Amino acid sequence: MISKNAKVLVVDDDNDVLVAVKMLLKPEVKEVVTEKNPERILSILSKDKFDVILLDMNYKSALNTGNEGFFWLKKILEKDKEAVVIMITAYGDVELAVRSLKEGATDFILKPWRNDKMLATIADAYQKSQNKSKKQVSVEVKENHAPAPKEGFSFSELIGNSEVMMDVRKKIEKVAPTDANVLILGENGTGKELIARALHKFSLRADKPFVSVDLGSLTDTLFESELFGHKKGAYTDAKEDRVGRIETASGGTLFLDEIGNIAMPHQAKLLTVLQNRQVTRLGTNKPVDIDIRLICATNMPIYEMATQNKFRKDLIYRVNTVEITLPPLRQRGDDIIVLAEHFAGIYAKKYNKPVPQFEEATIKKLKQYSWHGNVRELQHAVERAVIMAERSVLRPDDFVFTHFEATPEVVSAGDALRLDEMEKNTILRVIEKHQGNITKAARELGITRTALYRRLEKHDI
Ligand SMILES: Nc1ncnc2c1ncn2[C@@H]1O[C@H](COP(=O)(O)OP(=O)(O)OP(=O)(O)O)[C@@H](O)[C@H]1O
Repeated sequence: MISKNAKVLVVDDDNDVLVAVKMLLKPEVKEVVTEKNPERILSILSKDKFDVILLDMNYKSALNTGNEGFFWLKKILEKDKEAVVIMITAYGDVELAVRSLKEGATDFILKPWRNDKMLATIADAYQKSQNKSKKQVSVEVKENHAPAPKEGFSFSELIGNSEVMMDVRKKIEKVAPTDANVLILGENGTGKELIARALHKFSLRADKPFVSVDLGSLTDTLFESELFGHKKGAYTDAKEDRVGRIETASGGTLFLDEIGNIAMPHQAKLLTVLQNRQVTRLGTNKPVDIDIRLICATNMPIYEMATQNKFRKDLIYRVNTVEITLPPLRQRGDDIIVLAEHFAGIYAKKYNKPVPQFEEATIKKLKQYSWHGNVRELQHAVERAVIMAERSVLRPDDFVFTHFEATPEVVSAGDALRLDEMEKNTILRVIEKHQGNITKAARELGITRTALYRRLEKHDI
């Protein structure tokens, strides 16, 4: 249900689209105004107010820059920064649509659309417009406009109920069916590859190949032949023709892991391939067209690297249409326990043992530990505990950590001094990294801002 009070403006130069949307929306809303000519948007908006604006991305008649929708979105938001705009876009223009979300559009709809999905998206957008106007005018208007239920998203391998994981799931649901390039950021073992696979699994390319390349493990000499392929004899070790990984991924998804680790000259070559959407095998001069959805991941601070000219900015812009950041496990609260129980179930089955319980003290220990190896480290720790445990209740001693374990009860006075110093140095380093931004530093350290301020005071920083 949208709302019988809703007023919707639809702008598209395709008459068929206007007619179809009008027929669909008329019984659902108060008023639908359609407009073929985007040049008229601003004059329409100066006479009338709309709860939701549906805006096409491309207009045949206008200057063909490929992103007129983007231009008009800006104009609309300049006029009314609270305007709720849904972009209508063809499948191939998805990257632009996703970028428009960054620029302030509320949502987008892909052409051809499913009517139920279109109605649900408009209902959501209408709800947003009401929340925005409620914020502006403090008059309480009670209305029955519950958002329409959306299709459920289930990805049972992706465990975690923390707010961030919920957000990640929502993002996957939204972005997966598009062809938008995705950049996944996060420390080692936070689940970047798992997310990349989820994006592929829920994309329109799901039955095509998912090709994963660990760029960090490629030597300089292997980089090009592995990615671009080669012709027999192209260089000494090229004993036969080889299809590169990019070509193998054509039609499907290419996952480039550890993109932060590639050398500058290779960055330039990769950028050329991505820009031209063509790849040329070494030893040939015949470019081959490629059709890939690109997902990249890194644990490196590539934005910082770009400011130091260690990573190409233009390559970042090419790969980061949508960004998903996975926070470290230590910042995901109870997810640690949910994941530990999940892995305990898996390994109990694998090793033919009863599914173990976790003692309270064990839960406390797991939650306190820093998990620098993130989910991967937790997974291995639980596997080891399940194998080694003598009973079906896991006790703190069943978990032996390889990393430095900050358990205040067991440190001696000398250790405590060292700990203090390490804490101070870590805080200074992280604050410096974030150029004094306390919110960002606190987030990275896995503590609240207040807790960080307390520590600043304690260390006289
Ligand atoms: N949310 C999660 N739910 C269940 N399993 C997870 C989750 N996140 C990560 N894992 C598991 O943890 C392990 C590490 O995940 P993954 O390889 O995706 O991490 P990564 O960030 O790509 O690591 P790296 O940076 O080292 O390449 C995998 O076995 C993965 O299945």
